[in-house]
Amino acid sequence: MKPHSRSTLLERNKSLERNPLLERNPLLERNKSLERNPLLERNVLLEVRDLEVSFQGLETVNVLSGISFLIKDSETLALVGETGCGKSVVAHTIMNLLPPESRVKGNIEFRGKNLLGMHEREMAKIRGKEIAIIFQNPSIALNPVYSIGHQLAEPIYVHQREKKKTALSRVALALKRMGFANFSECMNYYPSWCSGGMNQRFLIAASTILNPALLIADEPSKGLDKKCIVELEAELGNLKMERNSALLLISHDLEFVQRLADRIAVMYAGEIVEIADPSSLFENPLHPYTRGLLNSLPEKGFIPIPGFSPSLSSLPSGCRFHPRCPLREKRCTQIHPEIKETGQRTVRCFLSP
Ligand SMILES: Nc1ncnc2c1ncn2[C@@H]1O[C@H](COP(=O)(O)OP(=O)(O)OP(=O)(O)O)[C@@H](O)[C@H]1O
Ligand code: NI
Repeated sequence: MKPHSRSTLLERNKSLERNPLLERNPLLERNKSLERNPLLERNVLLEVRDLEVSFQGLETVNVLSGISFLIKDSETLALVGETGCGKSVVAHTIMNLLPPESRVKGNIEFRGKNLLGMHEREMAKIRGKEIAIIFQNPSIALNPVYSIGHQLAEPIYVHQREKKKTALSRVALALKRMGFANFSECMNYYPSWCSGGMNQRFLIAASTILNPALLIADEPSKGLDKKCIVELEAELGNLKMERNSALLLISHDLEFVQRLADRIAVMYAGEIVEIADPSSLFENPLHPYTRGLLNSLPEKGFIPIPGFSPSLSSLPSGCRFHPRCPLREKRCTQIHPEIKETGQRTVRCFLSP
C-alpha cells in the first residue's frame, strides 16, 4: 500500500470535520457517544486499566503508573515518548514477558480475558498466535543458528501442529507476500547474511504468519535507513488493510507513527499524559509535553524541551513534567494531576480545558 502522506491524512480528517451533513448524521452522533463510553463499546480487543509495574532491586522502582488505554479491533494505537519512559515495559507486560523481579498491578483484558495472572500454559497459546510481538532489535530477535525458513515455520508447528511440508509452503507464501521475489532462496538464508531491513521484514513475516488479532511492534523503525523505513511503513499499512490486525506501535518517532496510527498515546516518565488522533494531536496538542515534543521536530524548528526526563526512582512531586514545563503553576508542583477525558480528548494536565 502506498503510505498515507501526512497532508492527505490531515486533509481527510479536516474535510470530515467541516462537512455539516456528516456532523448532523444521527448514526455518527450515536457512534460518537458510544466511543465516549467504553462500557458500551463492543469491539474492544485489548483493555489496559490502571496498570502499575515496579521492579524490585536494591530499591523498588515504579516504572509504570496509572496506564490505561483501549485498542479496538483493527485499530492502530501508537505509544510514543522519550527513551526510558516505559514503552517496552508496557509491551512486555501485555505479553507476560517481564522478569521475575517485576511486580504488576491492574488489569489487562484481551477479548474479555484477564492476561495478568494467567497461567503460563494458557498464555503460551495466546502469545504468538493471537498477540504477537516484533521485538526492538531484529538482529537479536532472530536466532542466528537457524535458517529463516525454519524460524518462520516454528510458530506453525507449535501452534497449529502442521506437517513440516505444509508449514514450509506457508512460509514461502508469506515471504512472497512480503515482496521477496527470491522467496525460495530466502528460506535458506541465515540472519547474519541479511541486512537490518531484510531481517526486520523476516521478523514481521514471522510475527504475522498466524494472523494475530494484535501485533505489537516495538520500535520497528529503529536503526533502519530512510528507504527501509518507507518499506516498513508500507508493510505495516498492508497488514492493517489486508489482515485487519490491530497494532500497538511503539516508537519515539512521532512523524513515523503519525502516518500509521489511528490514535497516539504520549508517555512521559512512566505515565500516559495525552491520547488523541494524529490530526488533533499535531494541530492542537493539549499537554505541554506533547507541545514540546512537536516543537522539537525538524520542521517545527528543532527546539528541544529544556531539561531532562526525571529518573523513575526519584520522581518530582506534583506533575512529573512540572520542572520542565513553561506553563507550570503552584498547584502543578504540589498535586499530581489525574488523567481526564473531555469529549474525544484525554489529557493529564490541570491547565488544559
Ligand atoms: N528488569 C528491569 N529492572 C529494573 N528496571 C528496568 C527493567 N527493565 C526496564 N527497566 C527500567 O524501566 C524503565 C523503562 O524502560 P523501557 O525499556 O520500557 O523504556 P522505553 O520507553 O522502551 O525506552 P527506549 O525508547 O529506550 O526503548 C527504564 O528506566 C528501565 O531502566
Ligand atoms: Ni523500548
